[in-house]
Parts: sequence; C-alpha cells; structure tokens
Amino acid sequence: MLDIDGLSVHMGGQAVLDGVSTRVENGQLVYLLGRNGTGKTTLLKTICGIMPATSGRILIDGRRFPELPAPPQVIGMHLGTDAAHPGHTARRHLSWLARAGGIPVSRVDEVLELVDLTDVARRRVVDFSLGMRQRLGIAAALLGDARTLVLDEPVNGLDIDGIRWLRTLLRSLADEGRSLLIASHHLDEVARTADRVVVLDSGRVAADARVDEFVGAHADLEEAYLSAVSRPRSAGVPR
Ligand SMILES: Nc1ncnc2c1ncn2[C@@H]1O[C@H](COP(=O)(O)OP(=O)(O)OP(=O)(O)O)[C@@H](O)[C@H]1O
Repeated sequence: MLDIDGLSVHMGGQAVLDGVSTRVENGQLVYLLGRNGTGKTTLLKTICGIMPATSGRILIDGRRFPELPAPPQVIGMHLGTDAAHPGHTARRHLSWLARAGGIPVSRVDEVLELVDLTDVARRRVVDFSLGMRQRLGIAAALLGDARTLVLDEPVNGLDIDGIRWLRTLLRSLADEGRSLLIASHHLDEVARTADRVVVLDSGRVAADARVDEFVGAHADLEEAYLSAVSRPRSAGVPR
C-alpha cells in the first residue's frame, strides 16, 4: 500500500509537487494522469527514494523508504526504458539487479518468461526495440515480487498484442492484492482497467476518484480529464 501525505518537492526554486496527498490501497490499479511536465515522474521518483521530498510523508506498506529492509522486495519500479546498460544482455541486467536486491538469481528466468523475453535474453539491450526495453523494465519491476509497483508510462512503444498483454498483466497483479500506481497518457487503458485515477495539474492533485465517479456526467474519460486540468499555456488546443 502507498500512502502519500502533503508531499512537496521543490527544484530550482520552484514547487514541482505541492502538497500532494493520495493513497493506493492493496488490490488497486491507479493511473496517474496529467499534462507533460506536471510532476508525474517526479512523484514516482520521490516515492522510489530517487528524489528527495522537500516536505510531506510517503509510506510504503506503512514504512518510509529508508526504513525498508529490502526495497526491491517491497516496491517494484520501472521508471524509464534506459535503465539498463546498452552493452549488457537482458539476462545480465536482471541478474545484476537480482544480486543487488538480495533476490535469488533463479527469479530472472521467471520474469523473463513473464514478459516474453526468454528468446532474446542473451541479446544486448542496445539491439532492443523500445517495446522490448519496456518489457525489460517491467521484468525488473517484477523481480522482487513486491506488493507495490510503480511504473512510468509502461505502454509506450508496445505493439497491439503487447498492450493487451500488459493490460491483462497489470489487472491480474492488482487482483492478486498488489498496489499499482502507473503514470500514463493512454486514456483507453485507464478506461479499460483502472480502479481510480489521480490527476496532477501543476504539481497539485486536481482529481482523485474512482473512474466512474471521475467521469460522472461528462461524455467520457477524455472530457472529464480535460475539464479537470487547467488550460494549456500554449494557444490553439481546442477544448
Ligand atoms: N532535475 C530537475 N531540476 C529542475 N527541474 C526539474 C528536474 N526534473 C524535472 N524538473 C521539472 O519538474 C517538472 C515536472 O517534470 P516531470 O518529469 O515530473 O513531469 P511529467 O508529468 O512526468 O511529464 P511527462 O508527461 O512529460 O513525462 C517539469 O517542469 C520539469 O522541468
């Protein structure tokens, strides 16, 4: 479970996140939405202990990140498709992560199978397509069998079969009782699988609701989203 309370992150003298509070319960698949540059990646990195909070509190299964005895076994993270050394094979990358995280190396084959990369496990990451690097990042997030998962735009670059595969995987991980927080711009995936949405706007929570509540009287999810976020600074975007 993720519990975020009054989280602010300041960078370069600016508040990138400003008093963000939300919660992802066990068994919930929550999508984090918002315009480019509105703080989604910053929020995920702060949850994962990569960026420092200026104020506020983040609890992962009731504990702050520095108190976690074995972080990769508590929170799985996929924060971008360039995490692996390009000269390493997929297997070497995951084996290194497993050793660093105190995870049995035998788990590597399991996650390679889960993300359908077994056949290319000995190929170097530099030769991977974007979709293959997404799968590798998802494999890394799943290595520790953590109860909480944080994924940044995992759909990007996946082919149509891959998007369907990921949708089924994410839903089943939530149905097993895990907490998932996923930043995305893919409203179709949100509509199909999300339990809740959290919308960030200029670093603040503009909406935090069950999907059906969020859509409410709006025609659809896109209309609900556009009415939740402020107008873009650039002109000419029809509303
Ligand atoms: N290291 C940094 N120093 C200063 N500002 C930063 C730093 N990293 C990010 N920012 C700023 O923080 C803001 C939020 O960026 P962030 O990457 O969290 O947005 P995002 O919502 O994930 O965007 P996108 O949808 O494009 O991925 C942006 O204005 C960005 O310029």
